[in-house]
Amino acid sequence: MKRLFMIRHCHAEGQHKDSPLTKQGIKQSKRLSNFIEQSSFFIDRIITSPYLRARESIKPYAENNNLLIQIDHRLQERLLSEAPIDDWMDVLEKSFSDRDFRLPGGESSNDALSRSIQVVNELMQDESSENAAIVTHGNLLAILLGEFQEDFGYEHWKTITNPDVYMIEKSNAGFTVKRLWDNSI
Ligand SMILES: O=C(O)[C@H](O)COP(=O)(O)O
Repeated sequence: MKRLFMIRHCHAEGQHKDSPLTKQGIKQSKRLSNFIEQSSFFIDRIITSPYLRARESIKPYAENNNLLIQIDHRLQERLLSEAPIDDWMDVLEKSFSDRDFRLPGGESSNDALSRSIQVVNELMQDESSENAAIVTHGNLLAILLGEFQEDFGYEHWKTITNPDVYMIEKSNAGFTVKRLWDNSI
C-alpha cells in the first residue's frame, strides 16, 4: 500500500453503534463517493468500523466501484467511559495529554491506538493494494493521525468534520499527512 485514506463517517443520527446517517449524511456519502472518484487516487480496498454510520458512509463509493466493504472491530470508536459522563470534553482533552489515562471500563488513548494501529500496519504490508481506506470515528481518527503527525491532538480533534478525509502517504522520507476533504464540497 502506498496511500492510506483515513475517513470519518458522514453526519449521523447519534452515537449508538446502529445510528444511521441523517438525510444530510446520506447526501454527504454520495458527495464523498464523487469526491474520491474525482480525485487522482482509486481507492481499491476499504475497511470500516462495524458501526452503521461508518458502513453507510462508504457504501455509495463501494457500490459504484464494485468493492467489498470489510468490517473490522478494531476500528470502532474509542470507548471513553463505561458509564455516561457529563464532562466528556474535559476527559477527552486529558486523554490526549495523558495517553495512558483511563476511566473505569474505558480505553486510554494508547489502548485504542494499540488495537487500531494493527489494522493500519496490516494495510501497510498489503502489496496488492495501492490506495486503501479506513472509515472510522472522530476520536479514533485523531488518535491514529497522532501516529503520523506528532502534534495531532485535542485541538486538531475539534476541527475534524463529518465527513472528513485525510491521506497518509509513504515516501522515502517517511509519512506525510494531508487533509483532503473540503467542507464546501
Ligand atoms: O470523539 C468523537 O468525535 C466522538 O466519539 C464522536 O464519534 P463519531 O465520529 O462516531 O461521531
